[in-house]
Amino acid sequence: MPLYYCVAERKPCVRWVDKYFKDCLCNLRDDLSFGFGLVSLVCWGVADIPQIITNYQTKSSHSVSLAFLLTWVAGDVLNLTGCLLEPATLPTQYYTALLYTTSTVVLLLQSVYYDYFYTWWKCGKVIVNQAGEEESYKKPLNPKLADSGVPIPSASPKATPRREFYYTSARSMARSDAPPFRKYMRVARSGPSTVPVDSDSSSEDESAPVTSKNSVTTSQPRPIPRSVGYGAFLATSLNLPFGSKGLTQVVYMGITGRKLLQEHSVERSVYGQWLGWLMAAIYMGGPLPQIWLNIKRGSVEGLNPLIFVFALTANVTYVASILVRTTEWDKIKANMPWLLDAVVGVALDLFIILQYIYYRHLRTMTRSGDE
Ligand SMILES: NC(=[NH2+])NCCC[C@H](N)C(=O)O
Repeated sequence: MPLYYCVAERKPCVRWVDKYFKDCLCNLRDDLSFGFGLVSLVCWGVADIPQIITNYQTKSSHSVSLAFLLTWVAGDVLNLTGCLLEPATLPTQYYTALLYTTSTVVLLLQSVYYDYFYTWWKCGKVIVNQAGEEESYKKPLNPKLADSGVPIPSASPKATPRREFYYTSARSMARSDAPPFRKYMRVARSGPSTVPVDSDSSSEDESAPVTSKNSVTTSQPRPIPRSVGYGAFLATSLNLPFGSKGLTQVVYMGITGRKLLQEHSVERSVYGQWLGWLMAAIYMGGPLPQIWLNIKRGSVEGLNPLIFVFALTANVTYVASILVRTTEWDKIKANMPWLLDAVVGVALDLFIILQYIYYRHLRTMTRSGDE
């Protein structure tokens, strides 16, 4: 027995769509709209995968802006809740949101891992190796002759603790190829090795206390790493639904009672609208940090263009799925935040793809032409 029946068309809804998506397809328009919705769902479902693979291969994610991923995740949480509360949204919109939230959270966690934990871990290894090298460097080649050297008067460590530290580090640094403290963080954040580290004029970096080239200021308070800020932001965003077992409830409601939830209150739709507009505002600003990062690095190295090709296709089919279903102003009006965000999303995705073509091909061509 079908759960729903198309009254206008006097026929039952398509069974599997009804069963799994709680959506009723009555006519060709509905079929087309659902088809577009599915394409959008699949595209968003796979969009992040190429970048996840690229990060894995390069063991780095410095080409992806963390701010960009964070705005996506923040927008996704609002999107999910907004879809639950606003009846004008389609079931495919809700499932799409569920899918890309998951994949973007995976990409975000991977990026944080490679840019911070992996780099720290690797750098820690380098320092340990250096310490080992230093020990062997201090050992005299011929232990017997060691005693016959002219003794260097050693200053009391209490009297000049800083100077001693200075001598030690200067000596080891002079012999070492390892970047000074915090340098490796800059490389990870600001781009590939093609950008000279010292010319990196990241405004965020400028705000950090600069360690003078000639001295080591040990008494300076250490700046809080940006990762901590991101971490706190992420934790807060994720905590919102988790706080009241919300995420599990959100998923559960989506599968069983999205319709029920939407039907039972007009007030909820108002909240849905507010969440929708907030989501649109956040999403529309999302790609800007990525665009800026590409300009700052003057390169798109490490960035997989497929993420934006899929996003563009997904946004286009998303708009189509809404507009093909109905042209009734009431429905379109209620869906306005989602429509507007997807249309702006198309423009921004296109911009990033053009940036990619420019940095990858056009600039390389003009450079090789100059030579
Ligand atoms: N985590 C995601 N992939 N979120 C999707 C963001 C969708 C939004 N329309 C945009 O293109 O920016």
